[in-house]
Amino acid sequence: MNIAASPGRPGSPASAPDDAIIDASAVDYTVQVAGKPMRILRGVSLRVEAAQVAAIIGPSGSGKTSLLMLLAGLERASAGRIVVGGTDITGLDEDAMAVFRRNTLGIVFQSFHLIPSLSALDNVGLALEIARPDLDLAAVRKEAAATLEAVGLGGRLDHRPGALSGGEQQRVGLARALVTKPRLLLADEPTGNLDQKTGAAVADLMFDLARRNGTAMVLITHDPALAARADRVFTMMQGELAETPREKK
Ligand SMILES: Nc1ncnc2c1ncn2[C@@H]1O[C@H](COP(=O)(O)OP(=O)(O)OP(=O)(O)O)[C@@H](O)[C@H]1O
Repeated sequence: MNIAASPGRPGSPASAPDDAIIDASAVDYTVQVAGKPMRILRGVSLRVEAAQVAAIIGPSGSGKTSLLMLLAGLERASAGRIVVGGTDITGLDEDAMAVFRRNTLGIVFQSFHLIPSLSALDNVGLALEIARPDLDLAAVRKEAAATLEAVGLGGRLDHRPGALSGGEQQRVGLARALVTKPRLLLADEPTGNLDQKTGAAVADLMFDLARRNGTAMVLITHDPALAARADRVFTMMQGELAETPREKK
């Protein structure tokens, strides 16, 4: 199935190849812990071009997930500027932020966050329905089924998450994140809960679908093999982000 051939994204003109999908500069993130400020991100700058894959590695607690939450507009930067898909999200109110997320992003977490009472088809369909209120139910179901088929779950459409394996649930999560053909996929250890073989299969699907749709990815991972597949690798250390030079192949 060619996902790129099915319904496109509304209101999002194709971006030039050298367009930045993420342009974050001098971002600080400080939280209050027991009444004291704790500076989690320190002057983080990150630029990712359209359709590029960036991996973020680094020790536990260094601030990787915090950065992803800021890029997704799920937390607010304390200082600095974050532009995603041409929108400066630092100044958006909650409603505008919800619209931004709906139109621009797909998000995959380590734990799958599927809705337990809904079938695989409805979990994926719901995401598309919310993002594309212009589509009728038949179109939503058709596209959701096609996306599940693309991740190898064409035979599991009516299964609820509880009746799926971990790898299958993560593939539903991936289908849900990609069914809207987002310009940017943010993934937080998407294979972290899976065994090596299943994780590698999910990673293959993620790269394959993202490349087919021209989706850029920011990928947090502890898995060196996954990071090695990215176009660029960044390391987070105590709240500071630096690009890691790649070894020449
Ligand atoms: N809202 C918050 N309140 C207090 N501390 C926080 C908050 N959010 C994050 N932290 C702390 O900030 C640090 C960075 O957390 P973060 O989850 O971003 O790290 P990480 O690099 O993703 O770690 P891991 O690889 O273990 O997932 C941690 O010490 C965490 O406890």
